[in-house]
Amino acid sequence: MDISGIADELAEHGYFIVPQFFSQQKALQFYRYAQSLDDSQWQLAAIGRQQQQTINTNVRSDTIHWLDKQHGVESDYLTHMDQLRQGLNRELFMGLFDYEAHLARYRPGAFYKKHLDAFKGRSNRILTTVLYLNPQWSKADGGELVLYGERGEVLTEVLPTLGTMVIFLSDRFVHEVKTGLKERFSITGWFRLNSSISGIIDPPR
Ligand SMILES: O=C(O)CCC(=O)C(=O)O
Ligand SMILES: [Fe+2]
Repeated sequence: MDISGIADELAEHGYFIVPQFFSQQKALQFYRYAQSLDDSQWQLAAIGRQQQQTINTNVRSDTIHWLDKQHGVESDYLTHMDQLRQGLNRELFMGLFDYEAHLARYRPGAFYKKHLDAFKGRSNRILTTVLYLNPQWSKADGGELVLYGERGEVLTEVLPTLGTMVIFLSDRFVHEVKTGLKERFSITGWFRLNSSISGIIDPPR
């Protein structure tokens, strides 16, 4: 899928699912890397903003690992996403300034209840991206991402299969991760506006 195709879909619907964003080989490389991290490299994720950040495992029970430009495989992912960022800016004049991303690991039974990734005018997170990294995944395994529309209707349910990428406007779509039967890996990230321009500081990590 070319970037202008992604841009068109985003402009029209506000979300888009790209079944093979990365080659199988590249996606497998990210998967193997996620698997290679040991427990000390995964942390419980916080919810809420700034001073209100708390760990609440009733809302989400995944663990995360923030990506860093210093590391080869992580930097490779960030570089690809920076190309997407530049392409989207060219096509849609979105003024996306930077990108932050973390690996996420959902153990069997883990979930992330309905939430928004950003609140209108109160965050510089503009676009959410989620890349899934699971070579074997079927409907019976659960773990779907569900995106909801304005009236609470289900817009789409996405299985977290290797190489699938979902992109959506961070402040527009309530979404959740259903519990799954198997361990589920993904890379979630956010394209952001420049916080020094918008005057809003994003949550500290
Ligand atoms: O893994 C997913 O499908 C979505 C994760 C998510 O909603 C988040 O990390 O904010
Ligand atoms: Fe989310």
